[in-house]
Amino acid sequence: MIFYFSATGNSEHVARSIAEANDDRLAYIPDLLTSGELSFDVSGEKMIGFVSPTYYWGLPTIVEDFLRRVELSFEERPYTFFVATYGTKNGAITQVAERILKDKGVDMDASYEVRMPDTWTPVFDLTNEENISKRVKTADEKLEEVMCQIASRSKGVFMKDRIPEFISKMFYSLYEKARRTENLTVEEHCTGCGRCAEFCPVHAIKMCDGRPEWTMDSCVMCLGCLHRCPSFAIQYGDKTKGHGQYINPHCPE
Ligand SMILES: Cc1cc2nc3c(=O)[nH]c(=O)nc-3n(C[C@H](O)[C@H](O)[C@H](O)COP(=O)(O)O)c2cc1C
Repeated sequence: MIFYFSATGNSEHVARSIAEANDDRLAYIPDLLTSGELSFDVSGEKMIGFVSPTYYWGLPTIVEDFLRRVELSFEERPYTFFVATYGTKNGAITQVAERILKDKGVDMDASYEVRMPDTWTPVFDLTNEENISKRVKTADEKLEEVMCQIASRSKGVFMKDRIPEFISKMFYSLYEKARRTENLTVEEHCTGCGRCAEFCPVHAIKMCDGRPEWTMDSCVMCLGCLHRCPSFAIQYGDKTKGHGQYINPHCPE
């Protein structure tokens, strides 16, 4: 069983590829949190996988919330792993996930990383299609390698872009401010299609008079609304307009 979160398709592609290669099933974390389906008897499962993007060198709040709330029961624990997708450095995402699970009696057998285009467009520019294609191709090669390791039930930490937790914590503390919804704005040419509200994994957006309004002070800040807006009318600060939109090419809508 592969649990995953994804806003722009990178982690979805990784999770889907692993599930398909192992004829296993996928579970989308936002759907589980919405439905309250958080107890799983995983005794008969082939594997327990978690796939997540890295946010501020740590876990997206929605994934942390899920890991803290999920109950996994088993007689013999299936092979258990975490795959972090990321753009530059994945910090301490797997160390944090590992600890949360260990506290509830679930040990992690392996941690993997797959580097992808960086969707944090307040900083990173995703307008160069050639660069994106190259990064996606390299990611696909890395994913093949990770899938072979999973198939052979490798054990260990297979990550070169990790950062010690005590350093990562300092950067992670900035996420709290970055995820304030007041940072998001809507431009005049918004067509009011409601795609942003429909996608939002935490239901933080409501359409009011044909325009999105954020109903929470903070959200996951996954930027799914910004990257998925058909008219590119949602922005975060003054850089995102020039940095383009991105959805993993393997996961078109
Ligand atoms: C709020 C936010 C913070 C991010 N922080 C990091 C980071 O600290 N390190 C990193 O390498 N990538 C970071 N990224 C990039 C994503 O982890 C990366 O692009 C990921 O593959 C996106 O996955 P998805 O398409 O499944 O949502 C960040 C992206 C967002 C939206």
